[in-house]
Amino acid sequence: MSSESSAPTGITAEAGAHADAHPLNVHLPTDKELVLKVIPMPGDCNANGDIFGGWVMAQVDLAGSVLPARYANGRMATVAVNQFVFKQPVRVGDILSFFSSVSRIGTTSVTVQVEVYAERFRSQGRYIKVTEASLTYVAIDDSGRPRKIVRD
Ligand SMILES: CCCCCCCCCCCCCCCC(=O)SCCNC(=O)CCNC(=O)[C@H](O)C(C)(C)COP(=O)(O)OP(=O)(O)OC[C@H]1O[C@@H](n2cnc3c(N)ncnc32)[C@H](O)[C@@H]1OP(=O)(O)O
Repeated sequence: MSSESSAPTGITAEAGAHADAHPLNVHLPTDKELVLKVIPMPGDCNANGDIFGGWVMAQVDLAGSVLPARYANGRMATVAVNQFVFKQPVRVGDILSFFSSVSRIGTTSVTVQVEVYAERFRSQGRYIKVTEASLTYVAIDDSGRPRKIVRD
């Protein structure tokens, strides 16, 4: 992740101004695209009162599908979650920003890296990296079989 960041389109540059105020505060990535923003609600909590990891995984699966969809041109399926790290808990009301980049384009598959940053509800403009993951998506035909990706 770049430590010298100007914020991507749609994201305030305030992160940079506050990034050193707390050891957990970080700059947003400049080498990834913002693909999803969402706010978890109380119904998404686990028994500890933090956001359930499975809910986060579902959002990451959706966010991760955005860039591969540009290559798949049709149906696709997640074939693998290669890596998934919950670095910090997610809380109710966090404003979550999902950033993604393509790391590999194969014959039928596209692999992406996804990073999730939280703005605590009362500390907007200060970002904490809460999750990072790598997922692989496969373009599939009408029968659910892998289909070749057409590259420009
Ligand atoms: C009109 C248009 C509508 C569009 C609509 C849009 C909807 C917009 C929302 C989209 C939202 C999507 C995001 C939610 C997506 C799900 O929730 S999908 C549900 C969960 N996933 C599944 O149920 C998939 C179940 N698995 C399968 O059906 C089969 O394994 C698959 C995926 C068809 C692959 O079949 P396969 O015979 O295993 O394929 P195989 O030839 O061995 O490998 C295919 C590719 O996968 C790679 N691969 C296989 N295993 C692995 C592994 N373990 N690790 C890494 N890579 C692997 C291979 O390397 C290969 O890549 P390439 O080298 O060809 O690039």
